Amino acid sequence: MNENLKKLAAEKAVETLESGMIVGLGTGSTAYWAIKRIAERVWEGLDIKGVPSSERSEQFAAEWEIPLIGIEEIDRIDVTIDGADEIDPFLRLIKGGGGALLREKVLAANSDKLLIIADESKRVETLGRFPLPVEIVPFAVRLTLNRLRELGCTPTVRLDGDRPYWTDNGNFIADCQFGSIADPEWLAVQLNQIPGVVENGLFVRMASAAYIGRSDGTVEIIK
Ligand SMILES: O=C[C@H](O)[C@H](O)[C@H](O)COP(=O)(O)O
Repeated sequence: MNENLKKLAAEKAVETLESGMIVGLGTGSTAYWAIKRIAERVWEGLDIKGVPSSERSEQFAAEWEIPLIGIEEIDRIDVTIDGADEIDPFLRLIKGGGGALLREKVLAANSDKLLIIADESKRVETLGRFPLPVEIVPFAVRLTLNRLRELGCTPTVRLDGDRPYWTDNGNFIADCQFGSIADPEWLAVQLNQIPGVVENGLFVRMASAAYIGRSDGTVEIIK
């Protein structure tokens, strides 16, 4: 059911792409549908170059023969299409449920447009029910978690089986349960001031639009 809604949203966002664009490829189960649709449009003649936000997305894109360009070869991305874990009414986001938040944020910060795609279950009034992913260095994890706790959350190091989950950048993820985040802008700044934190999953003032797949079969576009 939700897969259909994710696919609907993804396909609508991919309609906006035009030949000549450099396109950021997001990560996750919703971005998967966007990458698949981009591949179909490439087969139909769309001339774009993709920049993947994770090794996983790079594999899909390469397998489906989307032309890729290295991050070191570009100065700007025209559009990035990516999923989200939570979206509030001001288009502030929690991202990183799939562990790709750092590369996703680099892409988002260097994109003229960030189009978010999601099914309607991702919309919230207030961010924070989804544990906020924070990428941390593997050195001094205990001390970094202590600092995170001081900001009012319960942090847990994400596991992959019985070992810590490693990001594509060789770091760990602390999933931080806040419950409710009253001021995402303030929190994003505080988190990144903690030595040991590489980046956090709050995306504020980044999304240009959100494409929301709804159970009535329509896609709502929030700008
Ligand atoms: O790190 C992963 C990303 O931020 C994803 O875009 C996010 O977790 C949403 O993923 P999904 O579309 O699978 O719900």
